[in-house]
Amino acid sequence: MSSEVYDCIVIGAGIQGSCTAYHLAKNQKKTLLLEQFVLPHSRGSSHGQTRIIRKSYPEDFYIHMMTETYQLWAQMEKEAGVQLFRRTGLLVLGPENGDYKKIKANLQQHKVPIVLLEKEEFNKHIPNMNLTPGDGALVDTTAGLLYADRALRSAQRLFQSYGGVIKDGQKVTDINPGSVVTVATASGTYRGRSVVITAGPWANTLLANVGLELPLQVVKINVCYWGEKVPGSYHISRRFPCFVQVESKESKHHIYGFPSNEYPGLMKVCYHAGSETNPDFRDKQTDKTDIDIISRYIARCFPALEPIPAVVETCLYTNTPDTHFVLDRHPTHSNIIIGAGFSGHGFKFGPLIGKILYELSMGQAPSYDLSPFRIARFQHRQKSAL
Ligand SMILES: Cc1cc2nc3c(=O)[nH]c(=O)nc-3n(C[C@H](O)[C@H](O)[C@H](O)COP(=O)(O)OP(=O)(O)OC[C@H]3O[C@@H](n4cnc5c(N)ncnc54)[C@H](O)[C@@H]3O)c2cc1C
Ligand SMILES: O=C(O)[C@@H]1CCCC=N1
Repeated sequence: MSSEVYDCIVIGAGIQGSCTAYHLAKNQKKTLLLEQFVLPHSRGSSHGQTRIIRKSYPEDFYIHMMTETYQLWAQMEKEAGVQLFRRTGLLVLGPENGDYKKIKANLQQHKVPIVLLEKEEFNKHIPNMNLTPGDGALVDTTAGLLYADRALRSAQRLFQSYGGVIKDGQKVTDINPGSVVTVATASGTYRGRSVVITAGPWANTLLANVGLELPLQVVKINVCYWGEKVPGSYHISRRFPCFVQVESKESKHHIYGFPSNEYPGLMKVCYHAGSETNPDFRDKQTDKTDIDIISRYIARCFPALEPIPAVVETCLYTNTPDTHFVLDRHPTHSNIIIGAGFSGHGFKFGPLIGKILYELSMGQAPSYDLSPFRIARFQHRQKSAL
């Protein structure tokens, strides 16, 4: 074991761990970022070309957090000298009385600039799309997409430029709590005054080493790309926005998509649910129920797309029962910090999550009220061995 003691060891180099490491190193903390796979990899939740960024949430606390998050992304873009955000607007659709109504009211209350689209003028603004009778439609004009792979790489590069150390291809196999925490991998043992666990779908595997089990469900998401019948019909250059259909005839879960841009002639449209999986054995699963749901939705609402996917990739969600994140200290080891359960919507918050986990790891008061994200909210279901 080396005699070196890090201020913090971050376990897991997805977007949350990489952004946490970035904040730590930027604040002159001696930091080690450990990753089980050789980087870059596509086995967790943070790979792929794009993610939606939006203030369109029914909850106040997410809208509130997004204000600073946009600023932090802009700051990271400036430091990295790379474009990470593209404003496309976000079209939000759904039955007038459901979650759509809550999102609309929340955006209006927080004075987020939106455009309400009446059905008569819908196709003037959004061509090649059928608005479902009874659905409301609005555009959150501040929203857009994040270039995810670039953002992840930028966070890691900036971390290194501030003096941080990344050791990839090193799976953490044991964590020994104490005032100095010991972290073991097959290649070495490392010591840190604090540890941040941001292990995505593997969170519970790691937490078992420190006597904790959270109610997390790992879900496999089929990332589907659909061919444009006329290439360019939904292209980003024609200002087609990102969209979220919050509920639909086909499903109570969101269906969401991006303007075509990533692969020529293909538009990415996904379903916000999937089947439960084991992150190490997900490749054997062949459940296509979700793809059938998107297919039916596309046939009905996107007449200029082929309703059979041309490309299907995979990605993982790690869901909590209430879909809110876990951002907290370990209940008995206060220098072990947990960032988990990002429930398929955590990427956009990356730099803010990183800042919050940095604050917790340094024993500082967090900048935000973390009560929605506390472990204690699961008390009745937690199988803690503490
Ligand atoms: C298809 C899809 C679409 C999405 N769309 C959006 C969107 O539009 N907007 C949005 O905001 N969010 C979106 N999300 C959610 C977002 O991408 C995730 O919330 C986020 O990437 C989670 O990041 P993470 O760092 O927690 O997890 P991960 O990226 O999985 O990172 C965890 C890392 O920990 C490593 N690790 C695990 N165990 C160990 C160990 N023992 N030792 C060392 N390393 C370990 C893993 O290898 C991995 O690299 C989407 C997710 C998916 C899958
Ligand atoms: O977080 C997001 O914006 C996307 C789209 C809605 C469902 C989940 N992820």
